[in-house]
Amino acid sequence: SFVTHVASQGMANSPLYACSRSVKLSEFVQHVKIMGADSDFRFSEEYEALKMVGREQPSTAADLPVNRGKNRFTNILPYDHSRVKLIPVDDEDGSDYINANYMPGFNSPREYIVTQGPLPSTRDDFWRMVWEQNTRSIVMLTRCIEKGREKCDHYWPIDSEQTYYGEIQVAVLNESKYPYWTISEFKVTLDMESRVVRHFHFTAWPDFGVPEHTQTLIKFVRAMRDRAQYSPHPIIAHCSAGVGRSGTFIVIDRLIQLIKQSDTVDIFGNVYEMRKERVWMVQTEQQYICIHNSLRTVLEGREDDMPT
Ligand SMILES: CNC(=O)[C@H](Cc1ccc(NS(=O)(=O)O)cc1)NC(=O)[C@H](Cc1ccc(O)cc1)NC(=O)OC(C)(C)C
Repeated sequence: SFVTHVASQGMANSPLYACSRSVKLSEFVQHVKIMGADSDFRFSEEYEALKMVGREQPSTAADLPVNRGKNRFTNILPYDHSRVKLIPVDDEDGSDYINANYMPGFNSPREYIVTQGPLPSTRDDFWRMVWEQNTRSIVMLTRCIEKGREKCDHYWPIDSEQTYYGEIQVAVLNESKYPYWTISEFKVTLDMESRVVRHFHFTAWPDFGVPEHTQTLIKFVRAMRDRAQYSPHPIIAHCSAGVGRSGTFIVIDRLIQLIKQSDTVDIFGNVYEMRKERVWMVQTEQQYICIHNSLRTVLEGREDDMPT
């Protein structure tokens, strides 16, 4: 197997092996079977090797007293080096801070911005970030309330009434509901300039878990990518903490584009690279396995086997 080969070649301790593990697409289905054998033993081993990646990096801005209340969770703080900075407001301390990091994608080094689900107290900052970063697509991977707990503020208008978030006005232009997601278009206005921002809201992804069918997630990724195409402006992706579901979604989006141009894939290396930018990207082993199963579904041509 791949793992046996690595061990036999003494590669397991090489620095390169520590951050990349390429697999030929022609061997990927067999690779997934080997990784899943013995109760996912090799998946567990590989996912464990990611545990400390990036963790030595500082998050000093997030820890400033003025910013602490802007973090939804105490243990999900953005690294300083990759954090998104808002245009400061006058001399207001902490006014450049938002819990968000730039994330590399298939097309560019800052293709995405990954952020937490806005809090009531940070929803205006969220819209400032949308405007300042010229974002035209927002991907939301959580419901606002899950199992009775608030996971994300309802940061957009409840109805078609135009609503102010700070100085930014948002109005819902249209909304298309599907079984597992909703796609809306918002008109976002500041001063005399208006833009259309698409909102892709996936509503069937349990926190810390995975969607019931990989096909559903793959179709959602394609629905987003078909509309977003390649935009020079960052796609904002968020869930509740902005690490587990957001990380899983981004890896699948990257892989679906990669396999059109490459005959090898390195999922470990993708997650490794993303964890250097934000903590816990792909937060559970099941999500790591879901990425593999999603790519396997695509490679085996089984995307249409289940209803969306
Ligand atoms: C396992 N749960 C967590 O780590 C969540 C943060 C989190 C991460 C990922 C996700 N899933 S998601 O990224 O897909 O939205 C949800 C929530 N953190 C909290 O609940 C932390 C506690 C915690 C848990 C685990 C840990 O190692 C350290 C501290 N609690 C916490 O921040 O409490 C507040 C909200 C009252 C300030």
